[in-house]
Amino acid sequence: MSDSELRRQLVEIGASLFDRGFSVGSAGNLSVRTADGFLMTPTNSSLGRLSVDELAELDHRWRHVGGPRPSKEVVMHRAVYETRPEAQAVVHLHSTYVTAVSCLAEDGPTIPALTPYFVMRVGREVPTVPYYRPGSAEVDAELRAAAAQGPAVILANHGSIVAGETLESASNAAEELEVSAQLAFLLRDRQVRPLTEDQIQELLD
Ligand SMILES: O=C(O)[C@@H](O)C(=O)COP(=O)(O)O
Ligand SMILES: [Zn+2]
Repeated sequence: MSDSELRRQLVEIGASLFDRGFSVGSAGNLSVRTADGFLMTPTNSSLGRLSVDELAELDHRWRHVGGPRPSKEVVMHRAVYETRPEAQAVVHLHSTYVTAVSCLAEDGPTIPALTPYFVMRVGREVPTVPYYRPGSAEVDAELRAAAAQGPAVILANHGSIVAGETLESASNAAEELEVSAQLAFLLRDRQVRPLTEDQIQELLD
């Protein structure tokens, strides 16, 4: 995709996520890999009101080279791209149910593999990294270790960060993660039938 197509897609997907309530206010940020480096949403911008001419430009070494100041989460996005070489885009959201899950005081996986689409788009399990202040560089090592396990990571008391081979697939996976977190809450007092190990494996093969 050309630089202008990537800009247009970033604006469109940001607006779509915002319009459907996956992000509110100025929460969340998006980035996409380009021929020259990366395009990223500006800090303090709303995903619902991005402009193709007002996106932060970073070079391959993540230096800010054009446009407005990038999101404060450059370290998080960079950690995900550098851990997952197939990643062409990264989506960070504070979507409601994932953020609710991120606040649970439970050890281990919090979103069970209940549906095939979850396994296919997100993976069998979503690791959680401990809480760090937004924008903190200290999340780097733990996020790299978690991102090595799969394309989606929950950030404790914060939200999610999801990688994809395109911005559309990263956004689709982030949406699937949100709906799966919603299911986990809907079913929390019920006996559930998670997919079996064989069923999961068949989807991952
Ligand atoms: O939670 C935060 O403060 C950030 O992670 C965030 O979502 C928005 O920060 P900016 O992208 O710098 O606006
Ligand atoms: Zn955030």
